[in-house]
Amino acid sequence: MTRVGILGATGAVGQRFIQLLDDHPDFELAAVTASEASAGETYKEAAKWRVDTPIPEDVASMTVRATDPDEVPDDVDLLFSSLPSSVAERVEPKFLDAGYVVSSNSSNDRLADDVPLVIPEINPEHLDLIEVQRDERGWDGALVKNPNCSTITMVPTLAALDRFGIERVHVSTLQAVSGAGYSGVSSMEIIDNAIPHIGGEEEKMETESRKLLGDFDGAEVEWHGAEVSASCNRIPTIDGHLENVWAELDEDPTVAEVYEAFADAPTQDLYTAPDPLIETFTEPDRPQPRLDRMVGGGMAVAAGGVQHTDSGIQYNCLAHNTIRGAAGASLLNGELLVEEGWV
Ligand SMILES: NC(=O)C1=CN([C@@H]2O[C@H](COP(=O)(O)OP(=O)(O)OC[C@H]3O[C@@H](n4cnc5c(N)ncnc54)[C@H](OP(=O)(O)O)[C@@H]3O)[C@@H](O)[C@H]2O)C=CC1
Ligand SMILES: N[C@@H](CC(=O)OP(=O)(O)O)C(=O)O
Repeated sequence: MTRVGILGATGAVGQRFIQLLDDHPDFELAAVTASEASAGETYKEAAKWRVDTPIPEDVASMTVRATDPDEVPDDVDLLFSSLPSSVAERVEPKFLDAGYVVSSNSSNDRLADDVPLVIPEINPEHLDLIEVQRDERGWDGALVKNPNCSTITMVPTLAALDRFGIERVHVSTLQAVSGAGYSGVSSMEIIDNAIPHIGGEEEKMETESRKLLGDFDGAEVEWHGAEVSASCNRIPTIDGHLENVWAELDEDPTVAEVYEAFADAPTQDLYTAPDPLIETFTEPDRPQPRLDRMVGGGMAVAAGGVQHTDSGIQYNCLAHNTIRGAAGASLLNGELLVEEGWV
C-alpha cells in the first residue's frame, strides 16, 4: 500500500479525491489538510460535503491538518494537491523541498519547462522530466501536474487525430458550473443564462494542449506546432464540459477513419484508467453532459457528431470536469508515478 495525503482535502476537488480513493486497492489515505481555519477539526466538521456518496466513515473522523510539511507524517509517500493555485504556488515548493512527491491539479507551474504536464494515456514519457526538475531545483521530491479540465477533455481526441497531422484547431466550450467551485458562479448569474467568458481558460487550452502533444527528447519538451484557438463559455449544467472542435488536418480522413482513430486511442493498465479512453457516439445529438459525463466511471472522454466542414473535421467531445478533469486526473498521475518507480 502507498500512503497518500490530500492537500486542500475539504474543497470541491478534494472531496472527489476522497470519493475516488475510497476502496482504492493500492492507496491508503493517511492525511488530509486544509486552511488554518479548518485545521484541528474532524473532516466531517470541516468539509461542506457535496459529493453524491456519503463521506467514508474512516475519513469523517480524521483530523484535518494545516497545510504544512511539518504537519504531514513522514511515512506519507505521495501527496495529491487541490489547493487554490495562488496558495499552491507558495506551498507546494515547501513540500517538494521536504522530499514529497506531489501530483497536483492546481494550475501554477503547468507550463514550467521542468514540470511534467501529464495525461498517462497520452504522454507518459514526459514524466522523465522529473530528472531535469531535480537537477535544476535541487528537490528530493517531484512535482507533476495534470492539465486544466477543458484541455484534458479535448487533448485525447487531438492526440488520436494527429495521425492525420494537426495543423490548426478551433474549440468552443460549454462548461459546467462546478468548474468554478461551489461559490464560483452565483445562481442569479447563471440560471437562464450563458456567460461567454471564463478568465484565463482560453489561454490554458491554447498552451497546455500544445505542451501535452509535444515531443520530449530527454531534456525538454518541444511543443506541438499546431495553432490552437479557444472560446470558453459557462452554461448552467452541474458537471461535464462539452466542447465543439474544428480540426484542420494535413490529410483528409473519412468520418469512419476519424471514429476509428478515436476508438484506437491508447489506454493504460492502471486502476483508475478507463478502457476505452474515448467512447464514441454516432448519434448526431451526443455526447450530452447529463447522459454521458459518467462514461468510463467519469474517467473517459465521450466523442461524437463527426462531420466534414469547410473548416476541417468537426466533432463534439465531453468529459467529467471534476473527475477526469481534476481529481481523477491527479489520481491517475499518482498511479503512473508509482508504476514507474518515482514513489
Ligand atoms: N472545481 C473544479 O472543477 C476544478 C478545480 N480545479 C482547481 O483545483 C483547485 C481546487 O479547486 P476547488 O476544490 O474547486 O477549490 P475549493 O475552494 O473548493 O477548495 C480549496 C481547498 O484548499 C484549501 N485552502 C484554501 N486556502 C488555503 C490556504 N491558504 N492554505 C491551505 N489550504 C487552503 C481549502 O480549505 P478550507 O476548507 O479550510 O478553506 C480547501 O480544502 C484549484 O486550483 C482549482 O482551480 C481544477 C479543475 C476543476
Ligand atoms: N477553470 C475551470 C476549472 C479550473 O479550476 O481550471 P484549472 O485547473 O485550470 O484552474 C472551469 O472553470 O471549468
